Amino acid sequence: MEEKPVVVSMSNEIILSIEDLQKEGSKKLPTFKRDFFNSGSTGQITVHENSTAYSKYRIRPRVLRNVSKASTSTVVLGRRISFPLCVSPAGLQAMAHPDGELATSRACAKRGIHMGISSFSNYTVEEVIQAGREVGPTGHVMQLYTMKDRALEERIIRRAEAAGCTAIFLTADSPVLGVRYNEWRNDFRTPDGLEFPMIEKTTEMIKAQTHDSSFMAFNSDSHSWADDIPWIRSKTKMQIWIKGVLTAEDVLLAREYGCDGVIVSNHGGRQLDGTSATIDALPECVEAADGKIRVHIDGGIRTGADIFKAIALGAECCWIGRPVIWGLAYNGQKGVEKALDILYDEFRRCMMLTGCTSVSEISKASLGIVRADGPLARL
Ligand SMILES: Cc1cc2nc3c(=O)[nH]c(=O)nc-3n(C[C@H](O)[C@H](O)[C@H](O)COP(=O)(O)O)c2cc1C
Ligand SMILES: O=C(O)C(=O)c1ccccc1
Repeated sequence: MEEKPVVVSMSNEIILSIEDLQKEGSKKLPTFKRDFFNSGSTGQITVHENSTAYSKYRIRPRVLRNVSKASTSTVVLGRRISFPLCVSPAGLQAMAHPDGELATSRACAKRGIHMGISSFSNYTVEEVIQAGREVGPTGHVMQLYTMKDRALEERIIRRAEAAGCTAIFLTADSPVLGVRYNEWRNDFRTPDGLEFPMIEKTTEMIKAQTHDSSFMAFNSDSHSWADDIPWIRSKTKMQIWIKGVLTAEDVLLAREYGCDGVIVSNHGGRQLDGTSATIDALPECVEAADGKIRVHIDGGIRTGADIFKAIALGAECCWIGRPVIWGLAYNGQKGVEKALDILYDEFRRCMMLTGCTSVSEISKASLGIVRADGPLARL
């Protein structure tokens, strides 16, 4: 991506923010789809707090600095990307737009960032990567659940590696699905015609089950660090990242088991409601990582300033889930590009307005926190 602001503020443009995209994208979906994509679990506390928790931080800008050559680019998973944002693995993208993960892959390649491919992708890892490569250089990671059928899990790992993925993101927060009243109320089922080719499920097989029962049948809840990490390590040379970590204790285990990184994540508030916002869990995870393994974050990131704050608190990179879904629903590949352009432009302006000329200059000193009745406190 070129290092100049993308013009998003045209007067006839109705989508200026991720909030606009959420509104317009959601409008295009029937209730059962919109509820599936947008909801969190149980009381919707964590899904809400993931975004709102960012607002307690205030930015401490430095002024009168030469920011004419400010660069947003950074190296993540061994490749230089245009800014510290990538796309989280989210299943069932063809339910938002027929092109699904293919459109997302093309948009990511066009905008120079990495994409996570869900095990519940509606297209194969080979198809998704190929679609991106037709547009430009790509970086993909394969999301994995611990599976009852280890032979299937191994086939996915091997296909991902052969297709060119650089890492496995092992989702560790889902021994069972969260409590999702909306899915149950709507008797949510995967729409006819959609397949999950990576887990080798045809539309006929999927039709017979609810989302919940098919997940339970396939996913292993007897997983453990000792049983799963060395086993994955023995099957692949790809990096191994643990997605869904929220505590210092688990970061220490990830280090002990030789993982390459963790994604501080609560699954977008869809699994255990009542967990803390990821931005609030980030500091203890960064401290426990102690620079020995990498720490990324997802959940609730909706503005360029949110990205800036997460980087200031020690994340190497941020990932987004729903903004991509809203982009797909709004206008396929172009809608995803729109989501990425909004966040890129906001992040770049935020860097320039805080006097940062490179991502590595963003630090704790860039943030403060407002405590009751007090002046801005430094972190
Ligand atoms: C519709 C949807 C499907 C998802 N599917 C998966 C998945 O298959 N595997 C996974 O590890 N996480 C999945 N996630 C979680 C995302 O990877 C990510 O953690 C979350 O969406 C980030 O929060 P955000 O949506 O607020 O940006 C899904 C999230 C959504 C909203
Ligand atoms: O719903 C989810 O959060 C999720 O992880 C998922 C799992 C399988 C298919 C689609 C989404």
